[in-house]
Amino acid sequence: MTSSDSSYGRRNPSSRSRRNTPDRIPYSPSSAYSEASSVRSRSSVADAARSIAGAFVACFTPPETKSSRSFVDSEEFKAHSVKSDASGAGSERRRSSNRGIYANPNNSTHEREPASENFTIEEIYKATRNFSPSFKIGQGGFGTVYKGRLADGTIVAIKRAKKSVYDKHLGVEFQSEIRTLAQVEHLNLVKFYGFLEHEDERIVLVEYVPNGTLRAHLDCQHGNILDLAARLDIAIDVAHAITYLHMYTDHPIIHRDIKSSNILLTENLRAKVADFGFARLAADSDSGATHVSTQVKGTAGYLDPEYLRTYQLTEKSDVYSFGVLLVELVTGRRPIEAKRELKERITTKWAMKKFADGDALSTLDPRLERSAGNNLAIEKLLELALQCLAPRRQSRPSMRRCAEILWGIRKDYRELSGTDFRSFSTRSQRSTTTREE
Ligand SMILES: Nc1ncnc2c1ncn2[C@@H]1O[C@H](COP(=O)(O)OP(=O)(O)OP(=O)(O)O)[C@@H](O)[C@H]1O
Repeated sequence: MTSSDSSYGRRNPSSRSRRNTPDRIPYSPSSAYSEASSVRSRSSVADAARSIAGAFVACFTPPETKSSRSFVDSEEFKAHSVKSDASGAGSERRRSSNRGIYANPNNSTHEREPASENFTIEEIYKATRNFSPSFKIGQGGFGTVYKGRLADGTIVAIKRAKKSVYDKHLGVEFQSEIRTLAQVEHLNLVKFYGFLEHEDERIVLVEYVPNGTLRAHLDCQHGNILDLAARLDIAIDVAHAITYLHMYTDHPIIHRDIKSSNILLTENLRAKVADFGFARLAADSDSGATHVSTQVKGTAGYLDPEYLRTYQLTEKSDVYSFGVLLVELVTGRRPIEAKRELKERITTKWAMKKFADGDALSTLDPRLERSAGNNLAIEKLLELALQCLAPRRQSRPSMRRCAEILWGIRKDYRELSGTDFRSFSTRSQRSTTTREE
């Protein structure tokens, strides 16, 4: 999501399901991967942890930079802020000579369905005051991100493609994938509103999510420490979102770039998975076929080793990245901590080794308190992470299973935390509607 992450490539429709010459240098692992052991018993969990601990890629992620937020956080925007979990109001129809792409989600929970609207370039100019730098909220591999308010008051994130990106990747096939993605709708996914082509401009409109990225929160950039209860809720939100993608009609969608900087948070700390820049429809699930791509895409530190080895993409690559995310949530560390001593540099490797040695507690984010609830939860979270990080994709659980396991972890956590856990009751008011309970 941020420019700090070393993302490899962008959507490349031309390489879909075919062996082509890569248009960018593929990511190549520097070490071999060992077999996953069974992770069902405690002792075999430890074996698997050791196995995984010895099998990680040496790679590097540069530090994150902060986006300009000065003007866009001003009262002008706050006054019209879109509700976090439902997008705006109004139903003004637009007409345009531009080629906007729309979807028509049948089951929309939005009062307004911006993806079914046609956006004009004039409207985008107006919303961003001609792409004024003061409206800029971020910069990524795709281009520059602006915050804007549409004429009906809807606040949106407006992603303006860099020319180098759209020259290569925004072809006809991209547009057909965009149409599919526009129909994807889930509380924990950043809603895609539309895509607009106008002369040299390629613009993507998505739901604006106001509270920054999970990574920024883990780095305490917002001042508050995310307690473990919040982290558990976030893990469950993300698991729900990915489960939804993987179970999407008869063509599952593989996200391909699950990472903490692609998780955006609402004001009440609900997580929304962003950035379908790499997403693609999975192969026909009936045939069991998988995509074979010529170019590995994803972010260093999150990449499935089996995908790196075979170039075969399945839903289990997202599961692997989710395992890395779980370790991030427990430790607060980035997947790659380049400044640490060698044995701690690859966070998953370090954490899994600690877990295997029966020392899971030492991996707990030092900003979190050690309590019975926390101690139990991190042990179980690392156990789940271990399963997700299995070198062989067959040994990894499905995302749906991950969500179920997380529900259990949260239930035990709540019971153990009992009355000490007052802060939870406030936050939980916002999270009861779509949960498993
Ligand atoms: N929907 C959104 N709501 C609010 N802020 C957003 C939104 N999308 C992006 N941002 C902000 O813009 C920054 C850059 O996002 P962007 O999606 O462009 O990155 P990216 O192109 O995916 O980067 P990369 O390719 O490196 O993953 C984010 O870190 C975030 O701060």
